[in-house]
Amino acid sequence: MAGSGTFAEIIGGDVFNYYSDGQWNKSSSGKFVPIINPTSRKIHFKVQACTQEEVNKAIESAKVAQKLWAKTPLWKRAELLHKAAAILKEHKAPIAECLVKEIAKPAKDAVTEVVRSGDLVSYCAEEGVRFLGEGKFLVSDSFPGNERTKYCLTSKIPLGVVLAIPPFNYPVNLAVSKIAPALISGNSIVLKPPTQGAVAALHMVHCFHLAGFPKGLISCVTGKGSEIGDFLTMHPDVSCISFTGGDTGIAISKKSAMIPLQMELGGKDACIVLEDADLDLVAANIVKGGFSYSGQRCTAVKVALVMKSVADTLVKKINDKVIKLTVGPPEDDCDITPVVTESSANFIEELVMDAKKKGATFCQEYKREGNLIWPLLMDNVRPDMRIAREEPFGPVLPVIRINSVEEGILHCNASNFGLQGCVFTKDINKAILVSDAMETGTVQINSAPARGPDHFPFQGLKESGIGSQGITNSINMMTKVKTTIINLPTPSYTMG
Ligand SMILES: NC(=O)C1=CN([C@@H]2O[C@H](COP(=O)(O)OP(=O)(O)OC[C@H]3O[C@@H](n4cnc5c(N)ncnc54)[C@H](OP(=O)(O)O)[C@@H]3O)[C@@H](O)[C@H]2O)C=CC1
Ligand SMILES: O=C(O)[C@H](O)COP(=O)(O)O
Repeated sequence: MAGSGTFAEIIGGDVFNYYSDGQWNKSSSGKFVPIINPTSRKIHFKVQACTQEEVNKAIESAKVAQKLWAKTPLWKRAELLHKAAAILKEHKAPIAECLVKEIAKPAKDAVTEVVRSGDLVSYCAEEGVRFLGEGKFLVSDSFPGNERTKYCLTSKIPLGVVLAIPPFNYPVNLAVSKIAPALISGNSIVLKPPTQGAVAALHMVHCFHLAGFPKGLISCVTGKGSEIGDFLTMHPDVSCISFTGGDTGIAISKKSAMIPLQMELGGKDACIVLEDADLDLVAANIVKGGFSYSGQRCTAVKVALVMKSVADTLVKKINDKVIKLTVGPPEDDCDITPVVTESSANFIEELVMDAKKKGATFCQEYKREGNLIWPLLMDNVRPDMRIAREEPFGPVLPVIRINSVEEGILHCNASNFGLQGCVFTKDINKAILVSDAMETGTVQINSAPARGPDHFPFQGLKESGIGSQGITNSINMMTKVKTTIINLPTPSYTMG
């Protein structure tokens, strides 16, 4: 159970402690932040509302700890990461339970998130020893006008303190996808977990604590983003920010100092369906892509752009699957579970009502109870409807019927977002042309958008972000290049 057994020390009374300087602490603020269970809509957990002074202290310890950590052999860093990964996987049940209660993630998916996170940490340890173990050797006579008098050695060195801010929908996985590359590269880490998902994140951090990482190297400060967010992101001792979330990321990138930023933000992932597509495959992918975790994935299919000639058949096939989706509490492992907050549900409803008013065809009656919204397929959506352009982050999917592939590409590229997209066709040549034309960080051919496997590069164009995730890219981003140049008094050519 959450906060008991192995995890007993992370809670004091009924409020979960924050983690700093190698120990679990109660905030001097005397205040807590409530975590509302999306299903019951009642307070389920409480976390400490950290003060600015506590944030300062965590960053200060991280700064001190990083200096020693950077001198710790790579293989030892990897060893500790492997240990943390094993502990994380061993304790998947209580961590998954938190995900069910805090963010209403279906029970099986919650376990998958924890296991996937353990695998990510291990892979990162493996990748780090190879990738960081190699540098470059350059000689000066390869550039015009130079003799061979300079040998240049390059290596990758850490940045310092990395600030990690993940979103609510993957509070464990999108935290470790920042923590593990930061640590293997010799950085220290300060984690600001999302409020919904903070308790799962604190349990995950305890697994790193149990693995025996040095004191101060990892901290987890809790509190509302709106209260401590600016203080963290503008702190002069933060050397890198890795953020995943919504528009907040755009604001952070404008306010932060001249430090490396990794921003994975929103998306409006389009699915373009050509006339020759395998419609059963498309329907299966659209339903999985659009409705998994109730559409609360940045990579969810958020608009289907379907050639008119196949639209009737495809909409029927999709709808046959949508009506079979189970709806209810995450504990019962239902396909569709309550969305994370009441304000999210209200926003989704606004988009749905706008589409209704403007004449979209609803394949189901719109139905909502509390935060639970029944899956809804909307056909004959037009570009002037808000649902055609905005990101609902909920279980509602618009279909726009298109007359040509070009019309689909135009709609996709008119978006401010550019995260992922997908195209379905049996013609690989057409698929490549469409993929090249789509202004998105990734295009999937004959499959729904997805971030995983976690070592693949993952990046957004336009307002979907800057930088690229995926294990190797994150390690690269969390290091800088250092060169040492050996200057010879006379040119030296090999063998003579
Ligand atoms: N491209 C991608 O990989 C992904 C993108 N997203 C996008 O994220 C959005 C939904 O996630 P959501 O969690 O609601 O996103 P938010 O942007 O609201 O929050 C993300 C994180 O930022 C924190 N935060 C809030 N305000 C500040 C601030 N001023 N300074 C620093 N941190 C702050 C939040 O903390 P707190 O919870 O305490 O407010 C949370 O930890 C969607 O738009 C979705 O598309 C989501 C997942 C992946
Ligand atoms: O946060 C998200 O929504 C993800 O980065 C998507 O990950 P997934 O494609 O593995 O669900």
